[in-house]
Amino acid sequence: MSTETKCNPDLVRERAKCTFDVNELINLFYGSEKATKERRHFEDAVLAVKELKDAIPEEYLSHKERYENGVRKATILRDVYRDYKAKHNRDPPPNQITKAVIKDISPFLLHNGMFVPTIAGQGTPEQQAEWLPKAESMQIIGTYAQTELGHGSFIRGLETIATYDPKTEEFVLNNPTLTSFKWWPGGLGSTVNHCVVVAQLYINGKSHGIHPFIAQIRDLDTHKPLPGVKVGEIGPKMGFQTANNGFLGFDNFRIPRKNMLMKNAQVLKDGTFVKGINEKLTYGTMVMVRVGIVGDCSFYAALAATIAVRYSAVRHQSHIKASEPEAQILDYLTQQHKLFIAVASSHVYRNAYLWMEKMYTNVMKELSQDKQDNLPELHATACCLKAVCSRDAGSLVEECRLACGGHGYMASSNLPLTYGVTIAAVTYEGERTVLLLQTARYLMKAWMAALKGKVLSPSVSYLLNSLKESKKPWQNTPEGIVKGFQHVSFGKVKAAYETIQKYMKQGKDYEDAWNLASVQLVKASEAHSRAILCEVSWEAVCSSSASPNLSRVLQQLAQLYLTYWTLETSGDLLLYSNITKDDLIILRDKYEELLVAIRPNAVGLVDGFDLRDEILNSTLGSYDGRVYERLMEEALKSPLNQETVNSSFHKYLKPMMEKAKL
Ligand SMILES: CCCCCCCCCCCCCCCCCCC/C=C/C(=O)SCCNC(=O)CCNC(=O)[C@H](O)C(C)(C)COP(=O)(O)OP(=O)(O)OC[C@H]1O[C@@H](n2cnc3c(N)ncnc32)[C@H](O)[C@@H]1OP(=O)(O)O
Ligand SMILES: Cc1cc2nc3c(=O)[nH]c(=O)nc-3n(C[C@H](O)[C@H](O)[C@H](O)COP(=O)(O)OP(=O)(O)OC[C@H]3O[C@@H](n4cnc5c(N)ncnc54)[C@H](O)[C@@H]3O)c2cc1C
Repeated sequence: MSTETKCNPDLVRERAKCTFDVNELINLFYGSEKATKERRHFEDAVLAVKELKDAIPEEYLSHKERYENGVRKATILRDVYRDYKAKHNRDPPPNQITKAVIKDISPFLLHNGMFVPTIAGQGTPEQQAEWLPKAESMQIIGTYAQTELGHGSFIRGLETIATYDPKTEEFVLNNPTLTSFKWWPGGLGSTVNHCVVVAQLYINGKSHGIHPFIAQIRDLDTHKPLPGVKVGEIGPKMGFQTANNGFLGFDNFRIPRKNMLMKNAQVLKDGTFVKGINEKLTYGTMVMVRVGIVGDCSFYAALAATIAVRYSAVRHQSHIKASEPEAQILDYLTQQHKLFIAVASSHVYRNAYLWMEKMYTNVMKELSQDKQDNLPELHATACCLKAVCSRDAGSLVEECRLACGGHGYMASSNLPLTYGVTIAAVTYEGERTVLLLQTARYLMKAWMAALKGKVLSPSVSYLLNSLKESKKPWQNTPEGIVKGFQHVSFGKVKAAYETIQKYMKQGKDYEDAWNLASVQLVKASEAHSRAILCEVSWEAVCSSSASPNLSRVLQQLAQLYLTYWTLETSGDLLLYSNITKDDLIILRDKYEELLVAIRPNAVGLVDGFDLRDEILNSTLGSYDGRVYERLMEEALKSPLNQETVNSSFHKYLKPMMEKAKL
């Protein structure tokens, strides 16, 4: 029997309506037919491992059990990765199968995501040769320990100290205050035995700024903390329950000189400090991860959209017309308004990620040739896109959850957990406002350069164009809308700059003027991000190799994104571009037409994300649409349903009822 025949009939009908080839979309989204095949093949291999299946849903486990189960599965998954690599002589293809296995966040996330990359990016060739083979083969397990109780955003303010002792050629690590304790690093709680510790370097009483050091913190055999190390777990959070975030403090803990990662700056045996060409290169791993987070946002938006769109096709409630049967809730335009922007945004973030990945790769290549000219642009762009995409993706996931009504509130929908994980990215790897203010610094510099008529980097060159060109009449085309967002960014950058100047003319120094203008500065960075997202995604769609049928739908999605944000930020456009009220009315109508045009393809579009049921892990979103059956099946797994009468009846309820009779 084919999968289709077992499917909910609404979903069968939806799929029959689709006007494009879903497989073509899948291949385009993931790069090629070969990439799809390899990814699916790897996912199959992982899912074939029986031990990776959970007996009961994670939510019924205690905090401790959940962690232990997470570690168990992470180690099995690690074996599958290793075997694949041995067999195919290459890493497994990019995939999201960890989501199907760990469900929440892997206790190895920081090992793979930041510990290994920091050694690779910040270590000398000798250090890489020493640590990388051990780390990559999991002989050692590590994390990235930067944030402290007292400081996360302002990393120059970190208080962990590494004092160089030239007599023994060692660094002495200390956490002199409570606020200096490391707090947050994933895996630190009970999993890792090593970490990259970011600490203030002191030589002969002189501070030399923050640098990364490798410290072994637990014994490799017993896993006990080494003498001088105080380490533990920080407790339950809004999400990330299996990430095993921890705390760490050192008391005169010695590590050899070679444990300072010295690709950028060095400490020689005699204690001579050799400065790197740019001290901000020490922050390199964070830049890489910020780029990666834009890709993650695409995944989380796709996951939530798949669940909510499929559910909305299956769910019937109320009537659009009294004479007709109860409508699929997906037929309500308000529902389409809530959901289609998540589908469209996933594509936008994916294209933005691919664009950023190229920028990142180019800059890394240039840095390897000691060229740093494009590093500020990379940093500024990664900061603002990470900040805007993560916040937007969090809101989209929550909107998808709300769009599923009461059932969206069930843990088994997987939308609450997905929200907790998605929204965390607004804070980690650089808090949103703080990162937007980093971009604003860059925008202010670019603006000053534009005023002097200098050539600007590609991502901000529109500032110069907007300055030179007089504003042209508004055009209600995608290209016209992209230009409009650039005008908004231009206007906000200019206004923020002039506000700083105004305060300075009133006698304020630059820093105070900056703070007083910072709400505007943040908004300017947001507008700059929106202009990039619109431009990059529209260009990607226009240059795509898709067939005419698919291309039409992808253009509709991209136009939906542009139009949605035009309407959402119409006040800004009225203020800073030549858009008129009439243009906005035309766009409002166009937006509604786009919703209606996308509607028949809604299920096909989410099928095009190719997220299998095990990854969705949702009663509401599975391919076959057996929503109500799954909700009941999952409910029956509750431990409270494994007994007819719970002991609390005899202990509390009955005595209460009996007392009440007296
Ligand atoms: C093959 C291609 C691959 C491509 C990409 C692949 C992507 C792979 C993806 C992997 C993803 C995996 C995901 C797995 C990991 C997930 C991790 C989740 C767990 C979370 C971990 C964490 O949170 S770790 C801790 C993160 N912490 C932060 O982010 C702290 C934020 N704060 C800061 O970064 C800084 O303090 C600051 C930037 C806010 C300020 O720093 P500082 O005070 O030193 O600077 P100033 O403000 O004075 O600015 C001075 C000057 O420096 C410039 N600058 C600052 N930072 C950088 C930088 N990183 N690079 C370059 N330049 C920088 C700044 O702009 C200023 O310049 P001026 O010219 O003076 O204006
Ligand atoms: C789930 C999760 C996982 C994490 N994993 C790790 C990890 O593995 N390793 C690690 O080292 N860290 C990790 N972190 C820590 C994370 O990187 C920090 O929490 C993050 O960088 C924000 O710093 P903060 O907590 O100091 O926030 P704060 O800076 O205290 O932010 C609080 C408020 O102050 C505002 N603020 C702060 N500075 C400024 C400013 N200059 N201008 C304007 N407003 C400002 C912020 O906008 C925010 O509203 C993790 C955090 C989370 C939530």
